[in-house]
Amino acid sequence: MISEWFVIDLLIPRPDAKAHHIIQSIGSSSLDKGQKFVNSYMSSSGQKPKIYGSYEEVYKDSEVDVVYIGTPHAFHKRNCLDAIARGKNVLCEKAFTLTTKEAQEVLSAAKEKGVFVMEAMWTRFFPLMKKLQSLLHEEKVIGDVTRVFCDFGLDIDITKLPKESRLKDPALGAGSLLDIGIYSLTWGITCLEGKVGEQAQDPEVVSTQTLVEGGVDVASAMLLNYKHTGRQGILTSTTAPGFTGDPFFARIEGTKGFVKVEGETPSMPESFTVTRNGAESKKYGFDKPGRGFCYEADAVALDLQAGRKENETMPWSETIRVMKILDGVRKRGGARFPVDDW
Ligand SMILES: NC(=O)C1=CN([C@@H]2O[C@H](COP(=O)(O)OP(=O)(O)OC[C@H]3O[C@@H](n4cnc5c(N)ncnc54)[C@H](OP(=O)(O)O)[C@@H]3O)[C@@H](O)[C@H]2O)C=CC1
Ligand SMILES: O=C1OC[C@@H](O)[C@H](O)[C@H]1O
Repeated sequence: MISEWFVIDLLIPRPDAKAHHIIQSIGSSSLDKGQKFVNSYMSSSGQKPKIYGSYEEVYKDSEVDVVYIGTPHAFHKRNCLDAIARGKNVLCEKAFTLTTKEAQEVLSAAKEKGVFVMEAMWTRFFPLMKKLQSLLHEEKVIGDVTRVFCDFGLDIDITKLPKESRLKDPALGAGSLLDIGIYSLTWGITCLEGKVGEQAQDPEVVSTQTLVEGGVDVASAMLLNYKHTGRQGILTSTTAPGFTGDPFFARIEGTKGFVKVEGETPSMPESFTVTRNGAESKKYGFDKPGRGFCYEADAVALDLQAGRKENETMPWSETIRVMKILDGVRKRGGARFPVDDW
């Protein structure tokens, strides 16, 4: 699913683009599947990628500058390590790995090999997100931020999915937390903290999860408490059947007003409205090409061109910090993966 969305977006013509992306090759578990992927999503693009019936052949392809990994969470560590071993730069889907330990292994390998690696937390790259962060943290349009609420819900009844589904099998990193809770956490962190890496103190986190058979979380709730500032995040995810959703998925409160953020899902925000105490509300709307995957892809291209090994919007330290919070939530809630050492 995600590889389809990503490739479709990269192929959208953008005359004013900061980068032009060439899909040099496609790696799949079978040649036939790879061919079908190209036929379905790339046939009218004019690009003719090489198609391989394995991932290893992509890593060995000398024409490939950067490998995009769009497999289920449990394969990220292996896929990243294999690509890195061949000296490839990597953009790997969220959640970066199953555990912090796995993430540390991947990033150590990248450091040793001197390659670029980034977790594809694409929402952080949206112009909407950049504008909102600047309004909140630089212009302080709502004064001092005090609380952030964010909920990501999807109507998926995990209990009814086939046992092989990546959302149902704990060995594949099942559950709501790594799939969608990670976005609520991202909204919390980005709106409660200033520039990435500049937060004075990590938040205290308390959390709870609703589990079904196999220890799979169908709903997770996290409370972030920044004790030095008193700021709080109330961040939730659910896959409850029948969830209808509300386009307003986040509310950010400050001492002088509030902001409501809207979109199809929290991963794809479309607009936000700022209400300052006693003043008229102002809505900020943002158009984007396709779903908006070009923003993270352009950022990676510019990093590679400049010889950077990390991206400043999603640096390695941020990936580790997020993974640690996710580990903690699962350990407290009981959503255990077979790779966990607890
Ligand atoms: N940024 C975003 O908005 C989104 C991000 N994601 C993230 O993308 C990743 C993949 O999600 P999604 O696309 O839904 O995943 P899928 O279940 O659709 O799997 C993606 C591909 O991974 C390979 N794969 C799947 N299952 C297995 C398996 N059991 N063993 C080996 N290979 C397998 C297959 O590729 P093949 O057989 O061709 O090799 C498959 O087509 C996850 O990390 C998810 O969190 C997902 C959706 C949206
Ligand atoms: O990353 C994601 O965002 C959108 C959701 O539909 C999807 O399940 C998830 O993986």
